[in-house]
Amino acid sequence: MNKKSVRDLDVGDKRVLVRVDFNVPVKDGEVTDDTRIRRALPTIQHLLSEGARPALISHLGRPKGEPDPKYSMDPVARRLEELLGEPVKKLDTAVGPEVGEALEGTGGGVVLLENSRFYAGETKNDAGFSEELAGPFDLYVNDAFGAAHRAHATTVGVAERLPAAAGLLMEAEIDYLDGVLQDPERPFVAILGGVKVSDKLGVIESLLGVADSLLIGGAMCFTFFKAQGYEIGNSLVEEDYMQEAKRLTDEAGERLVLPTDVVVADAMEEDAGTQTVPVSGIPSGKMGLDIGPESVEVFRDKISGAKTIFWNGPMGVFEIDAFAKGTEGVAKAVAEASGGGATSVIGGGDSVAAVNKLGLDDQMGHISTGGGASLEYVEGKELPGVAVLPDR
Ligand SMILES: Nc1ncnc2c1ncn2[C@@H]1O[C@H](COP(=O)(O)OP(=O)(O)O)[C@@H](O)[C@H]1O
Ligand SMILES: O=C(OP(=O)(O)O)[C@H](O)COP(=O)(O)O
Repeated sequence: MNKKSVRDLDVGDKRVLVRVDFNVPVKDGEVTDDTRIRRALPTIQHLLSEGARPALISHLGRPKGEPDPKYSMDPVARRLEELLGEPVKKLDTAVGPEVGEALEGTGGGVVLLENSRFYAGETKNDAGFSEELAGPFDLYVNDAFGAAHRAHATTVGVAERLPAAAGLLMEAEIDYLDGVLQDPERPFVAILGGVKVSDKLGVIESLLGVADSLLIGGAMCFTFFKAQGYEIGNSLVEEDYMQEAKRLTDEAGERLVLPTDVVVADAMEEDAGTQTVPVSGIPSGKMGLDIGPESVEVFRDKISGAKTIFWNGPMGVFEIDAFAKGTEGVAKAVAEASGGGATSVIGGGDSVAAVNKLGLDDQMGHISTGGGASLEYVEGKELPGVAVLPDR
């Protein structure tokens, strides 16, 4: 990576604002997958060992620009403290005099600021909010690869206002993806799922330009089924994308692989009348919540022949056992192909959580902390959070 690194900065005794991606799954006040926290530790430890005074900032979930206790960073602070073995001083704010005061008071530990999306200025990359954020700091380090595709105040605005550099995780992620993408071994199979449908539908066309096959599961496939004229019941759909979905299906031909059967239910609950149906037979009133066993076999067949695999987004609502089999089947197929020598990259907070939950993480190639970010990078897009950092 040709961007300035945290290792190029003289950080001793400096107040350093570190953008991390601690957007982790949280259930009942506990972090259920701490991959993103663990992967940020090398940068934090580097800063501490050099005598810097780091304050970490991240978003968590998608609160609406105002404080929402459901998305507080408190559970993250507790887990970070356990993993780091150093005190973590969690503030209930991200800006204001408390931040400077907390930095004065740190003796070896770190400060964790409150959720950046509790402020409306964050997602708007507001100049005033960026100024406020930058105020108490001497330096800025961006280690949030998972949020590098967002042009927000904590990823772009602050980088324009402080001497800036990339963190160690950011560097490692970009270097790995560069290595894979320079000359990917073919067949290159991309697998797309998850629930961020409107975010990710836009990347499909570009992915079709890069990959030999694109397998689509998760909530994403229902927009394609509706575009083909199928009943999709109450499944998630992006009405605005229908025309585009039809065009892509026609143009991509066999390179676009959609499920042939799906698991449907009355609601997103364990015992909600689960049924497996062909995609042409989704009952009205039911929701598609996983890909079916026949689809898993079709996907497995493609995956087993691949030399490069890129996967973002679970195939179903894997958090509930009744809708986890599609994700499990695909994860096992990717693990087998990786064992057989294929290069595999699995990205995204929930996709990685799913792979960890299945205990398959050590059988995969590269576990990336970014889903949307790695997708956009694979597409060949410049990530705003990286572009803004100064070159070496
Ligand atoms: N058919 C579906 N309907 C609704 N939600 C789904 C469906 N398939 C997957 N999901 C949900 O998608 C979420 C993950 O989506 P996303 O954030 O796009 O993935 P990642 O974090 O890996 O990038 C999971 O919480 C999962 O429950
Ligand atoms: O979890 C994230 O993205 P991902 O689900 O694509 O991996 C990042 O933290 C970005 O979150 P956002 O998509 O709410 O901006």
